[in-house]
Amino acid sequence: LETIVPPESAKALSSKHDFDLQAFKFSADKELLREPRVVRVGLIQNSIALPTTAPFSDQKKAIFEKLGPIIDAAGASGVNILCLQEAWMMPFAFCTREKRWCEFAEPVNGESTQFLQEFALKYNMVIISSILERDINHGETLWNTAVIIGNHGNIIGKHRKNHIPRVGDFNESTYYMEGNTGHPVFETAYGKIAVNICYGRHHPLNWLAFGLNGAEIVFNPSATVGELSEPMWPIEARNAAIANSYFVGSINRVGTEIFPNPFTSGDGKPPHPDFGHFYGSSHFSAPDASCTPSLSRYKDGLMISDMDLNLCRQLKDKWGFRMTARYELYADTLASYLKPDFEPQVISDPLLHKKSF
Ligand SMILES: NC(=O)NCCC(=O)O
Repeated sequence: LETIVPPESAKALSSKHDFDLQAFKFSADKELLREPRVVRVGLIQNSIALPTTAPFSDQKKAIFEKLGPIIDAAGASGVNILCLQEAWMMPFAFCTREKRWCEFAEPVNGESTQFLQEFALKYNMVIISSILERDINHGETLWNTAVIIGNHGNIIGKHRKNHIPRVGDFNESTYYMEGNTGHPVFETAYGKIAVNICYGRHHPLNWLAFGLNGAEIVFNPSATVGELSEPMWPIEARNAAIANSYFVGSINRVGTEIFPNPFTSGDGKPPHPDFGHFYGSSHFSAPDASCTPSLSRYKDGLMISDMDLNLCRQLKDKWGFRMTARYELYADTLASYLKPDFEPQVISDPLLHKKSF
């Protein structure tokens, strides 16, 4: 891909605050009847800022302070849509199963949203903020939620994580349930966007549903560790972008977060105080199978890319994946699979079960 040179002010922020800064441009054909629809999109990955033993309010404040200059760099670079990592406002404490970490949860219009609303307004930027949500109106229940903040600082809406992991130390099901918001696409000033939160990236139907609702960019704010998922990381998002004719922005946090009390996850491993290494490596994938390089495995970072959203339809016209998809076949298969008396459609070789003499 062509590289973009970020403005000096953004470069100065990246050297002063020691974060990785990379910028690229996806190419698309010039069309005869439509003007290009180029948007500049940013992804931020970061480590936590204080040890997990620090007072919770200090931990959150320190993360805000760390993110400020990175968001400023995005603003100075003219980013139109910015997405942060999963549960960016807290350590990813869901390995521990300890309930004390629930205190980090906030309502959709809570302090993290208010913090970002100011940047959205200042930089005329849409911001996607993935938080631990406390739903006050429904018995103070918890959710893993992405809040979509519009470029006027308004709250456009929210989406709750559809698929909750039950793998390795990802004991998230102790904290929140599967989301109840479906597969919303948010029409913003800069295009139609959706959010497939972390573990949802292993579910092709989840990607598909955002595509069916018309998403042009799907963000995948994540928190995942090297030992578990690193070999899959560059493949799944790229495949989703190709299969669904949209852009994907993948974000993973960085660093190793040590918790006060060692925990186990019923897999025979001795008690340990950390998840392992969150490997960063945030990047973009495009519907034409191109992708950017990845941000650092170790450092905070801002990845920027220009993308012409016309590329989505250009790929639909070229490959016809939507037209050839045969959704009715799959609707029938899924409907029958959901019935309790479902029988798999298997035709066995009649000779297989014959007694030999
Ligand atoms: N946060 C989260 O859902 N992580 C699950 C692990 C993975 O999907 O790699």
